[in-house]
Amino acid sequence: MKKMIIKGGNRLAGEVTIGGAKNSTVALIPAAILADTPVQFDTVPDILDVHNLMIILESMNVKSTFTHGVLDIDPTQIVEAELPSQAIKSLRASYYFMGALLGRFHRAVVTFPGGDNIGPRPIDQHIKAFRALGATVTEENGTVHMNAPEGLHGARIFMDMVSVGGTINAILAAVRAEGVTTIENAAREPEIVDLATFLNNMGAKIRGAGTDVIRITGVQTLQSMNTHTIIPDRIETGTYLSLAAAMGDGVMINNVIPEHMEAFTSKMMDMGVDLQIGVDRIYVPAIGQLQPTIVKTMPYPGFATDLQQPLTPLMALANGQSKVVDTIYPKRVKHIPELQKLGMQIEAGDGEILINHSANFTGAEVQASEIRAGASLMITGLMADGTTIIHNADHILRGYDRIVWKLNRLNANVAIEEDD
Ligand SMILES: CC(=O)N[C@H]1[C@@H](OP(=O)(O)OP(=O)(O)OC[C@H]2O[C@@H](n3ccc(=O)[nH]c3=O)[C@H](O)[C@@H]2O)O[C@H](CO)[C@@H](O)[C@@H]1O
Ligand SMILES: C=C(OP(=O)(O)O)C(=O)O
Repeated sequence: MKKMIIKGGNRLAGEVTIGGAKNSTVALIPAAILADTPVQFDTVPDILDVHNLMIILESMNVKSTFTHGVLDIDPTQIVEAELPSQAIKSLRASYYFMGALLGRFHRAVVTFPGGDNIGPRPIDQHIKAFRALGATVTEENGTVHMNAPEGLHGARIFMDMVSVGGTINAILAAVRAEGVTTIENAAREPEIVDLATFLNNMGAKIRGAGTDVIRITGVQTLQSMNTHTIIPDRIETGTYLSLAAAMGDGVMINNVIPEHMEAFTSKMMDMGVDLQIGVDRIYVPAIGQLQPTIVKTMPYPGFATDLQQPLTPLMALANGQSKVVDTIYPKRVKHIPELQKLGMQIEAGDGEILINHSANFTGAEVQASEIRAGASLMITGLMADGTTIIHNADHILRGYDRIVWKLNRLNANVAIEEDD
């Protein structure tokens, strides 16, 4: 495990460029094994999840190389193999190999995924989709066995709740299945549209991605003709928007799709941050007095659960009490005791998080229990006097592209070291 060391208090200024979306990338890489040709992705974030997915690909004899943000994957010599359980458990999205392997080989054996420690994360909707498409699915000692000896066939799948992972896994399994699949009550996240764009450019027939009804007509082959450029990361963008407002004297955030940020940027503007939103970048000026606000997390286009913690340090600067209600992950509260150690007036109430005005933060030793808890600690550490040490910083590195380099270019003083 690694630790992040932050010498806080520096005012931030300059420019930062957002990388490709983690939650697109971690679906696109498993999707690549559905192709009958090599594939290439551009603006790939340099994050631990990508390196662990490359280890999983390697175990199936799928060669990949990653240089300067370009990831080449050659799935043409793929073989069925036991997947490395350590890499599978290191990230949530390894569950996409269930749908992708089912789509490719009509069978798969995958251990339960890891990912962030944010409360229960069942995958019953994924399994419901695989069964609807004709697979038998059994679970034994944390390993899922899937089998469709006659191949997969199109089906109508109604998702009981809006699930990003369930929707993506259903697409991956259905894209080469025989016949037409309809996914109803589908998730509408931009990362799902990105995946559909990649697959459609290879010959898939996916219609309606970005709405709550997705129709897929199965095709026999997928062949890549061009490089797929991954959409910018909405959550990385929100994290930099928050830290730029909290500690910045003028920060330009480049490579942004502002339409993906509306729930977040409108909340910041309500608080009193005078964001200047361009076509593909957002300027964050130095702030004045901030108003408190209320955040309720929702599926897209609502306020993302992954952004409630990154906004918390900014809420603590507001002139009054702010409130967070996380309807997606009500138990996503592990950041609270750690932020208290840094001096934040924050507490868990009845199904809600209350954040009161906090005048001063002081550096301390804290633990990042998950990626976005880590992001809120990182921002607060940048605001604090003295040194903050964030243990378990690997959680942050799972999803923040070249974070030390990007922060230090903004005049922060941040380092990553091996932890004892
Ligand atoms: C790799 C990736 O893209 N991760 C994102 C994805 O996670 P993930 O895809 O795991 O999250 P889901 O959208 O599936 O989860 C949404 C809600 O549905 C519940 N649920 C989900 C599936 C299921 O079969 N049964 C069930 O009950 C979950 O417990 C949760 O309460 O979306 C989350 C919600 O926006 C984000 O926080 C994660 O960053
Ligand atoms: C919860 C998250 O990620 P994952 O689903 O990969 O654990 C996140 O990115 O905030």
